[in-house]
Amino acid sequence: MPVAHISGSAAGERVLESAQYISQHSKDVFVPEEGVRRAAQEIVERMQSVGYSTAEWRKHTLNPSVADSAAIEWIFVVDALNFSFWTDKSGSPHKQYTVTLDGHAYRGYWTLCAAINRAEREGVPMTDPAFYSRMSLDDLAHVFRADDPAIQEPIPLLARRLQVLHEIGRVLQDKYSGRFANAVELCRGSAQRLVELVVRDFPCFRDEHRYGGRAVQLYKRAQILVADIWACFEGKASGWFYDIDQITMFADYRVPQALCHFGALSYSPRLADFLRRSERAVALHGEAAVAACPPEAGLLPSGHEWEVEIRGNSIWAVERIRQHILASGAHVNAILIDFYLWDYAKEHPESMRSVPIHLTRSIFY
Ligand SMILES: Nc1nc2c(c(CN[C@H]3C=C[C@H](O)[C@@H]3O)cn2[C@@H]2O[C@H](COP(=O)(O)O)[C@@H](O)[C@H]2O)c(=O)[nH]1
Repeated sequence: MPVAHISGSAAGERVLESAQYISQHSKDVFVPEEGVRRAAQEIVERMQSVGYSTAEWRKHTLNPSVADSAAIEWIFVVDALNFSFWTDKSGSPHKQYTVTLDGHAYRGYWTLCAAINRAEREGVPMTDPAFYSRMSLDDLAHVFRADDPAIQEPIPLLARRLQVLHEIGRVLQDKYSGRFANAVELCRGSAQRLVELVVRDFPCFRDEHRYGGRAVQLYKRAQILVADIWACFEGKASGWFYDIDQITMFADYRVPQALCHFGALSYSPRLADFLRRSERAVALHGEAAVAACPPEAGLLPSGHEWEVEIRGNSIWAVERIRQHILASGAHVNAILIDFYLWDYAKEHPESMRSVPIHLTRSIFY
């Protein structure tokens, strides 16, 4: 099916318009202009001092080291499963779900990459849709097993991850001869067309919600899928997209923490109080017990207006930071600002501790 017929404004424009709308109507999350200005200055200085660029992407040990079609299939599976790694054991790392590879114990998002790489080494073809579209729950539990038997906690949302693999594997075989590289080729260098194709053909990427009486699109995983391909290929060959700068920040639960740390995002007292209470309750009583509580004392349900406000304002804050950096004469896009903030949060966990994350179980981020 030709991609060109996809109608409506480009996905990235719809995400940015949604983010601006959310920010304009938010009651509990704000993008302080003074914080944005300070954050822009600090971020661009830090990025320039380390020469932050797409080259960082392949430096991550677990990311593909070669930019080829196998890397595209790896990125597709990883970003289809790139969601919900937070745990109620964060306070006690020795019990937290970890995957050890080459002697290094990975947590959070990196457990996903480590598990996929470990499986591939064991001859489990986790980037082959003919295989993963027919996996059983036991097969997947083995792929995502914690190597330390003392760790009872499985990777969150295991059954949902299996559903995602079955869905994307079936569509990829039916429509793109089993290769996501074919879908990339069809979009002829347009990042927006590729995001549109992904949210049209792969329902698990449809990160769409209702807020303030209308539909809003956040498309976090569809956009980071395109961004990871762009970064892996350093903007060349299959990673060349003439409209890559229209991709926005990826609305997850980690970058908002970094944005708050830099002062570019802030929460109302009642929201900040809720987030702290929710985090404390989950650490003390465990997720299952807290999930059974009424919303005002429990987790933040997917689609809740506070969740949408945190995610939408995070996108808008990065856009404002990007505009400030552009005005200063430097060139950077929302992807590199996002990657920088995410890496910063992971490299400075102690700085992040004072800012709570929002605890929502979702397959969207
Ligand atoms: N906004 C944004 N969200 C990102 C990423 C990544 C991984 N990308 C890196 C890999 C190669 C590139 O160089 C990127 O640096 C994962 N996530 C999200 O974070 C959360 C996991 O957090 P934790 O539980 O602490 O590991 C979860 O929602 C996951 O979906 C990103 O880059 N940006």
